[in-house]
Amino acid sequence: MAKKKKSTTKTPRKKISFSLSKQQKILLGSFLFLLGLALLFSFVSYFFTWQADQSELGVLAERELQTKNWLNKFGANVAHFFIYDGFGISAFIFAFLVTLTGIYYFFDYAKKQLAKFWFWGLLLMLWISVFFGFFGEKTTLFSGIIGFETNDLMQDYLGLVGAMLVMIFILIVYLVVRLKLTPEMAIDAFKSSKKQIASEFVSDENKTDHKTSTANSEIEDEDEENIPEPFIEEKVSPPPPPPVEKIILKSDVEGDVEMEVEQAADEEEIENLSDKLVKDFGEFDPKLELSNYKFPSIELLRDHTVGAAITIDQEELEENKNRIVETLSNYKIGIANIKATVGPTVTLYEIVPDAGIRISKIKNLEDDIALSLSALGIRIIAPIPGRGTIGIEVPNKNAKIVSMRSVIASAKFQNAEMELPIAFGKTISNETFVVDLAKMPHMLMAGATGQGKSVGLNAVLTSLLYKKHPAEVKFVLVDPKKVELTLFNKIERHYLAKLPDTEEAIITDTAKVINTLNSLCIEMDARYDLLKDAMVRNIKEYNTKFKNRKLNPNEGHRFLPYIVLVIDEFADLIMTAGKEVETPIARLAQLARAIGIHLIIATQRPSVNVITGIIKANFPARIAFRVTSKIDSRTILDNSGADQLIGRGDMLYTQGNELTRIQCAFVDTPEVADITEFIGSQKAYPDAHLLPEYEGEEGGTTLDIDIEERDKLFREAAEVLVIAQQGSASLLQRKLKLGYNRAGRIIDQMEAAGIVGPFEGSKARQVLVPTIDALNQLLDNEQNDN
Ligand SMILES: Nc1ncnc2c1ncn2[C@@H]1O[C@H](COP(=O)(O)OP(=O)(O)OP(=O)(O)O)[C@@H](O)[C@H]1O
Repeated sequence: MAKKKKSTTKTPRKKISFSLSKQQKILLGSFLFLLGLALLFSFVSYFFTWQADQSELGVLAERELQTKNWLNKFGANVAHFFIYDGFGISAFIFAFLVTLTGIYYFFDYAKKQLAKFWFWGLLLMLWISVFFGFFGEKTTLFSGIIGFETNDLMQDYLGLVGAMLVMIFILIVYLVVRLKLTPEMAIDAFKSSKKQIASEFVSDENKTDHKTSTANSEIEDEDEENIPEPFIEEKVSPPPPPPVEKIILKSDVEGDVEMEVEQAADEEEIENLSDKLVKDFGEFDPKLELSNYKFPSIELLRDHTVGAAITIDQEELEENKNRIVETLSNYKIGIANIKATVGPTVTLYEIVPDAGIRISKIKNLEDDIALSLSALGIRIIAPIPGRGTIGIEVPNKNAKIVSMRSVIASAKFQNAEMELPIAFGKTISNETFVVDLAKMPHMLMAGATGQGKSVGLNAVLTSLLYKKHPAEVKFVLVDPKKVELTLFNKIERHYLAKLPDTEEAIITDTAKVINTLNSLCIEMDARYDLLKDAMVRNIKEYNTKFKNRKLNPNEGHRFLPYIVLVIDEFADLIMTAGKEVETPIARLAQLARAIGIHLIIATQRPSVNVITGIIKANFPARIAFRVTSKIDSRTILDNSGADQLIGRGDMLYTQGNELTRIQCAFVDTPEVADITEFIGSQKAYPDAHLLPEYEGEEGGTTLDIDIEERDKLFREAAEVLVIAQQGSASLLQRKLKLGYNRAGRIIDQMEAAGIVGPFEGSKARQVLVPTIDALNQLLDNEQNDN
């Protein structure tokens, strides 16, 4: 048993690897390259100067002594060591290998190919030097002493013929394994040259055959000779037609006609060039730059549960059951069966009513049942979808906190094969609730103040931080309240995205939000172009293709991280910037799902002028914490229920029709601080992920209209219109006793401030600010921003 457990729990494995920094690689690369060149120069010069220098060899200590070698005493001795004492002329291969290694380190190419070069290079070096050994002692300069002696040794044991056969065998090994030559290719090459000669006399009838063989050998040549670019485009040249085998049938019968039978051989499979690149260099690894990045450990999260497991209070259960049965019987509803599921905050009583009882009847009694159970937060689900029973959710007397730690540690989250997994918390049946943000694809979150929205957002961000490498996901954080998301500043250069030339990655002022949203739209369009070019449908396929080196970065292709846009207080934004934020958000929400931009929008006030129809239509995933009214619940969920939640992270989640009640996982601010601190202290990218540049078209938004130039009665006038919820100039004229022109000017200033909507012909303008409080907040924010 114990063994089994071990295999299921994932323990982070420590990789011990020797890795050089980029700088070290460049230094090592240049050193080796120059050393290789020095060897080459010494070797070349050795062939001209060796006789002259012979007497000075080994005399390194005498400084005055001069040798003829271009690299003086060093060159003479090293070359003598490698050429005369070593491998003869083939020592050049060694110098070449050192130079090549330098180049590989300098440009940081994958080293897999290099190992092959060394193995085969050294083998070839030895072979050549032994080969020259056949020509006797006089050629020691060509064979080197090692080559000569090895050859001598072989001949002593195998004789001349035996030694030659061994050498031929090694040559064959080299040709077949290294150069991938096959007998067919040799025959083809032979045939084609024969045909070429023949074609000078006869008409060139078998051109196809010839082409095939040359095409084949060309491809092989290309494979071996060129060190390919790490990426290629997938424009592989069309495969050559299969070679055709011809059999000519002759008959013995005189006068019979000759018949030619053509039999197509099996089509030869040519290795795709991109496959070869992957084989040589490995798949592209987006995480390479931060390859030593360590994910935060579970220890950074705390256990908030007071008593470890959920304790079932039998008395409480019995009491609630009796009250439910009693209440229902008062309304003449009999119960056939009742079952309780105890969750962290609520207990679900599933009721099977007696036959013939209408479900709507129970639904209508919701308030009465709640009253008789005298508890807040009764939610009646009639019927429970897919089960045919009626559910009554009753809050537990002692609610249990669900710690973020427990949901992050759960197997369900750890093993989640999702693109952007989010562990929200636990369902009523105590199951960890994990969803994929990439599938949602955007999320709307609402809840009255203090009900757990900020904790919810932190849970979302924490989940992603525990599962995704900085190369895979980037956050764009909008936080008008300037407090909630500040902690994430520490991970700016790991996980955040921002506009170029901005100091802070976390956006707090409205004008910047507008620029960022438009910039995201530009990024979205650019990503769509990349997808189109790569002929794929979504970011996942695109990145897979990119990793397989099928997309060329020289043509603008790049690994695309997911981008998650989080807006903490959306109502604030809509009130100050109206259409200017609504339009790009709606555009992003409609189109961005395929290219990996996902939106999470949170708001305190889910009223219809904040969550407009167009936004709502594009946010299928909705989360409601406790809200104050049924209307708010309807706005966010299209259903009542959120008004009956009990707060403190009790939430309803929907991604379509079904509502799921979840206790949101609790992650405290110090925990988030620890996690961001842990990540922030590690090696980071040089800067935050930069979004495309965007400048407001008119050199600024309408918000930039000078506040000083406003009419003295601006605030008063705004209050009049907000109270009346009617944007008309004549109302101002009457209430404030203004002239027509002045009232008109004030209205224009209000439009610029986002208090009223644009001119709509005969209709009064729409008032975008719902209450006086909101107006005050808006105007104060403006004052602060200036
Ligand atoms: N999942 C949870 N489990 C337990 N307690 C929670 C949970 N979520 C929130 N709380 C409690 O509720 C308090 C307020 O939560 P939070 O700050 O998230 O509210 P909010 O909706 O963001 O409020 P505001 O909109 O004013 O910022 C927390 O300090 C915490 O004590």
